[in-house]
Parts: sequence; C-alpha cells; structure tokens
Amino acid sequence: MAKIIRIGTRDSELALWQANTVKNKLENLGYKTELIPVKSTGDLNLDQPLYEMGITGIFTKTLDVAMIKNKIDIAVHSMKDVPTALPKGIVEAAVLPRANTLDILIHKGTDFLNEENGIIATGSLRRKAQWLHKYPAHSVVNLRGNVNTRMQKLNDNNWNGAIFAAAGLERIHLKPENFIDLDWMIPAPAQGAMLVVANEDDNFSRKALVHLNDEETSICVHIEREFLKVLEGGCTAPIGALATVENDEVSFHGALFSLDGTQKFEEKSTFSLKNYKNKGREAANSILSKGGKKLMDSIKAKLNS
Ligand SMILES: NCc1[nH]cc(CCC(=O)O)c1CC(=O)O
Repeated sequence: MAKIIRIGTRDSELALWQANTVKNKLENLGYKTELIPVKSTGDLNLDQPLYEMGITGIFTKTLDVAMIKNKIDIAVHSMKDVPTALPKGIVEAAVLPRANTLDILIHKGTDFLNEENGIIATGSLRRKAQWLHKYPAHSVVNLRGNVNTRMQKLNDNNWNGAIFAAAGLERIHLKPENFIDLDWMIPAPAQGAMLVVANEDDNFSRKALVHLNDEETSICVHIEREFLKVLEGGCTAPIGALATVENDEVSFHGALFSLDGTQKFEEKSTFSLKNYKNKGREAANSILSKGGKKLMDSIKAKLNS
C-alpha cells in the first residue's frame, strides 16, 4: 500500500533535523513520507474540547492539535519537552537511540567559575537551581528561545556563559569550541532522546515506527519520566533524572532542587535492566517522604503566585 506517512514537526532548525532523521529512517525501510512543518503558535488558544483531551505542553500542543485534526499522521518531538501525560488518543510509537545526555556551558573564558560575580544565562528552572547550588555567589539571568536564538543572545550580551543541551547543538553543528561538559549537572528527564508519537488507532504508522524504537533508551527514559511524573504531579519544578545502562545494569540518579538551589533531595540506585518497573516511582516516593513533598508544595505555591 502506498500510504504516505505525514510527519509533523516544529519549524526550528533542530526540530527539522530531528524530523528529517525520522523521515530518512522510514524511507530506508521502504515507507513513503512527507514532512509537514507546523509553525508553533505559542499563544494558540485551545477550545474546551481540546483542553479536555489533555493537551498541555507548550512545545507540543501545536503538533497535538494538527494530529487530532488529521493534518499529520505522526509527530517528532524532543522527548524532554513532552508532558508526561500524552493527550487522549495519542501514543508513544518510537523512542530513538539516545544522543549525548549532558548539559554543556558555552562560555567566554572560564575564570569566572572561581569568582563571585559570574553571570550565566538559562531559562530552565532545573539548570538555574543546579547552577546556584554549585555556585551560590553567581547570578542567573533568564534566556529563552530556540537554540539558534539563545546562542545569538549569548554573543550579544555580557554574560559569562549560557547552558545548552549538548545534543541539540551537536545535531545542528552549532557546538562551538568554547564549551565545558557539565557532568555534575543532572539532565532533564529524557534529555537527548527523540520521541515519535502517533494516533492510537493508526496501525499502519505504529507498525512502521516499531522498527525505529530503541528498547534500552525507551526503558531509561521511561524510568526518568516516571520519576518526574510522580514527583511533580503536573507542575514544573527543578527536577533532573538520568538512567544509564552498562552490562544490563541500570544506574539511576534523580534529584529535586528548590528554585534558589539551596535545597537538594537526591536518590541514586542500581538495578538490573529487567527489573526496571516502578524504579522511577520508588525513587520519587522516597524523595517525597524525606522532605520533597513539602518542598514541592512550596515550589507550586511560589510558581502560582
Ligand atoms: N527545551 C528546548 C530543548 N528541547 C530539546 C533540546 C535539545 C535536544 C535534547 O535535549 O534532547 C532543547 C535545547 C536545549 O535544552 O538546549
């Protein structure tokens, strides 16, 4: 059958690179595809029925709507931007092999790391909290936009550096020489992984995408996202999680920080790959019971005020 799989993507350079990767993989398997870039409308107004379907993610809602309105068959996302609960009728169809999981600092010289008045830029609560935890005398300024925009703003300002996901910059060959790996920083759940979603009843696309799924990556991000989901219960908070696999053994590291970085609750565990079920939940519950619940409540109160 010559059905063409319509691949929806956001129109940033990184999103297009990711969607083209999925397109090439499907075409190598013999499928016909078409790329449909969808302009992100950050201010997209959702009507009542769409809200009831559970569309929430700021980065993903435009593509969710395009899928529900049958303008596209599948959508490619940076998995860390996808809310832990997918809209009704939309399912995870493939998690691609993971790229670099690390956060990196792009800098203009590293002397400031040992000084009191460093200024670094990030729009992420998770990165801000971890930076201030390690460098309490520094200040963090807000930085938003896609990776190209953020890199430009870093060049245009007097900040000492800005934090990026290594994967994003590596994919579009934007990673400069002047970077350091922030291997002490716990990445966002699912950082460096790409998720392809499909309509639950679209057996043709789902069957095609099975071939693209990487089982080990899929298990790791499942653990990380379960940790996130149980901890945050629908709000955004400074939460990091990373699961890695070596010789069929998983190492998990997850943490919750206060917004100002002064408090940190963390959980580390190792277990065999075949016992991965509920490990994210258990880690989150352990943090919640040792003070994380109280911290989450105060974060929610602060973010809603
Ligand atoms: N929130 C933006 C975003 N979403 C995914 C990536 C990069 C790719 C990835 O981490 O999987 C980025 C850029 C960044 O965080 O610097």
